[in-house]
Amino acid sequence: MTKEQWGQLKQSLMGTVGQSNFKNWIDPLEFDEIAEGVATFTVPTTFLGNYVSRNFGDLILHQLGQAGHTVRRLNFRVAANMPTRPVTRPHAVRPDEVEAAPAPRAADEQLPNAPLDSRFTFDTFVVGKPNELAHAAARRVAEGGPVTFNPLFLYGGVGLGKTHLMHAIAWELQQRRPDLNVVYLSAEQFMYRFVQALRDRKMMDFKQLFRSVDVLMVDDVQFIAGKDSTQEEFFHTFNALVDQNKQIIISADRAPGEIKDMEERIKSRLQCGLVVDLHPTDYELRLGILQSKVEQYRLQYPGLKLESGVLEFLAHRISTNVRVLEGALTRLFAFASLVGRPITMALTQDCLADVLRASERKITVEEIQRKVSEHYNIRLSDMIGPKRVRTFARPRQIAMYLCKQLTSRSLPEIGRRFGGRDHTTVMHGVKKIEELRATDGQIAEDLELLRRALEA
Ligand SMILES: Nc1ncnc2c1ncn2[C@@H]1O[C@H](COP(=O)(O)OP(=O)(O)OP(=O)(O)O)[C@@H](O)[C@H]1O
Repeated sequence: MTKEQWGQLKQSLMGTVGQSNFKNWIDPLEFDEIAEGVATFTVPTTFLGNYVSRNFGDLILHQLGQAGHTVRRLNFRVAANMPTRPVTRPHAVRPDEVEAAPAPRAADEQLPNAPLDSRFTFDTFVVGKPNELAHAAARRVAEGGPVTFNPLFLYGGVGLGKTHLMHAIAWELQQRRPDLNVVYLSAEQFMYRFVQALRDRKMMDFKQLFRSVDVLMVDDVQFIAGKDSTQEEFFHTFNALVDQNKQIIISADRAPGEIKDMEERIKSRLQCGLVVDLHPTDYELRLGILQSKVEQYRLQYPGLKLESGVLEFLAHRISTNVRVLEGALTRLFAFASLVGRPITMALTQDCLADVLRASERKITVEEIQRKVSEHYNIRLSDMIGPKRVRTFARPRQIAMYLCKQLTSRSLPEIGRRFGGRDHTTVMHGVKKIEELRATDGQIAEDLELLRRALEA
């Protein structure tokens, strides 16, 4: 297709998408080429490419097909030498800014640029039992309606989707409420900006900037624990925004109350909205994520065959975190396509031998009993023995709970290893700890610490 032909095709798109959409989104696309079924366009910003792909991708593909071009996929690349609008703000690139960028305000230039990952949207986030509450809360905030819970505090272990959800909220808000000033940054970047402002004696500008946002999203807030002056400033920013009824969304690797070296008043402020956690993935969620990734890979590697059972095998064997799971699948597809072989179970075991070995380490009942008794400073014999005083009974129940969670042992088997107890005793213990985990911060923290130590 020539550039002229694209020009004509573009005009016909105007009729379908309307003038305003055309001006903002379609007109800035510069056609480069069609090669091997991929139509490539140069775009001024990643955001624009991402937006067009999500909202007009199918339409463009359809029109190209109608015009006789066989195109499977669209590719948008940002050319370095293209006259591009300086993306000075990490927050909403408003549709009206794309076409004619207003000169950035001096203050805006100071804001840290935390780009959003175009893959991290609600569309690509797979919902399962472990993350459904976090997802629902994120969705609610992303609607941009009246602020109902402030802040929204998302927490969970490594690679469970906190950043993904934060970015998804930001993307969604950009679309639904382009009028809002949405700022997303990591706590580290917040600190960096703060220190820079102090150094340059520009604290007033800093304060003004952060108090002028409508939605503030701070990722990995545990980073500022122990950094007193940054915490202080964060606290003031936080309060100022809450007072103005501006939405705040925070993420961390643990619950607010469990962040060590964080001032009590901040912890308590962080808990006064909605606190939701992303639980470790379960088999169904892992399988769902793999299936959704495979759909994306099918476009990238058309014709690559995937033997049934492979995804189930991976979901079962790789339970560390989603990042590792994704990495394994990426490697598998790349490898299979390079060697030109279908993805069979044998190829999977061969290609992912190291990842599978790493996740192979089975946690044993004995290890759990040992770790838990060390943690609570009781003797192993008391953990397994008959004494029913709370000092021994609670750690025993915790160990039973962890055995149920982290090993594949059945309840009767676990009972046998705990001094020949009945399976109903184990069941009662597991249930008790499940209840306490939700209501007792200390127990929840202990469980998390123990789990990490055992899985390390
Ligand atoms: N439910 C999910 N659906 C689809 N992808 C997911 C899901 N959960 C996590 N991921 C993917 O897993 C990877 C890690 O997620 P993310 O970076 O959001 O984790 P995190 O919780 O912020 O981790 P960290 O504590 O390391 O910052 C990302 O590529 C993300 O897209």
